[in-house]
Amino acid sequence: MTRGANLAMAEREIPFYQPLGEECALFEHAYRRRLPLLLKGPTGCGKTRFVTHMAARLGRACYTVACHDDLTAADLTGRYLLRGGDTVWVDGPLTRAVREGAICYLDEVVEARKDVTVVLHPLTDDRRVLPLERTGELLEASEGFMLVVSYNPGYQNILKNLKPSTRQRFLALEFGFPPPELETAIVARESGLAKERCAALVRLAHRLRELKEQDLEEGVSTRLLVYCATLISAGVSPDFAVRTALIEPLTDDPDVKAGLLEVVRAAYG
Ligand SMILES: Nc1ncnc2c1ncn2[C@@H]1O[C@H](COP(=O)(O)OP(=O)(O)OP(=O)(O)O)[C@@H](O)[C@H]1O
Repeated sequence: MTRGANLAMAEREIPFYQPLGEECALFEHAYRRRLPLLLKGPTGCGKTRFVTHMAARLGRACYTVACHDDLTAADLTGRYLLRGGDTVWVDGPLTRAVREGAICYLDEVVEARKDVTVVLHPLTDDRRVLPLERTGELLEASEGFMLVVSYNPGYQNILKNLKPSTRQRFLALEFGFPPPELETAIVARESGLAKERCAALVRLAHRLRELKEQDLEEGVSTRLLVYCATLISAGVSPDFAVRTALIEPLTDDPDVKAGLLEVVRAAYG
């Protein structure tokens, strides 16, 4: 295979990620030194893309779990299931990652039930073990295993916070919305829309985000900007694309919506 073909294949396999700072080098240090990583930041700002990109760069599989308030330790570790009359043990995603040496990414980890932290603790200190009570195994994490978790401090409330004894087992990286030139590059690359048109959408997003503090739980995400640009690129009128991608998903409150539309009108005249 030619060098060009090799490069083309590598690019196909590694999801595009636009670095915002030194986070890629930091991830690699953490991976090599077997340190777990916590990503903090608003929804849709690139946390998941960062993890899948780094996993591909490091040649590791990546198992992502979106945590929710019904998620139990058994959903992560595994359970006995009936298969053709036999009871067989089936590994959950965390156990698979531990056995195979893959990256396990737990999105919105604060949502998970309390018993989940119990299985994470021995995995996130120098023991790197996963006790499987049901099978009586004590699994030692394989070489390439890494645990990455994320949470959105914006949704945080007093009941749903990580305990210091959990937080202080992780290195932590803070994510935010990218600066305008980088966000423009991301939106253009992801949507295929011309750069100048993406730059105008990014400027609009900045104005909409200024409203966030007063009226919205969270500002418009990079993800929504990509959706908006994708619609425009597909031929949807910019007005309708902005309304369906940048206004309606943010709020149901008619007054807040009117405020957002005012910002759009002021920006586009
Ligand atoms: N730095 C970036 N490089 C490339 N794409 C990005 C970047 N930041 C955001 N995106 C785009 O935004 C989309 C949403 O990002 P992603 O799914 O990683 O968000 P997230 O922070 O994990 O959100 P959530 O917390 O809701 O899971 C991506 O699919 C991608 O199109």
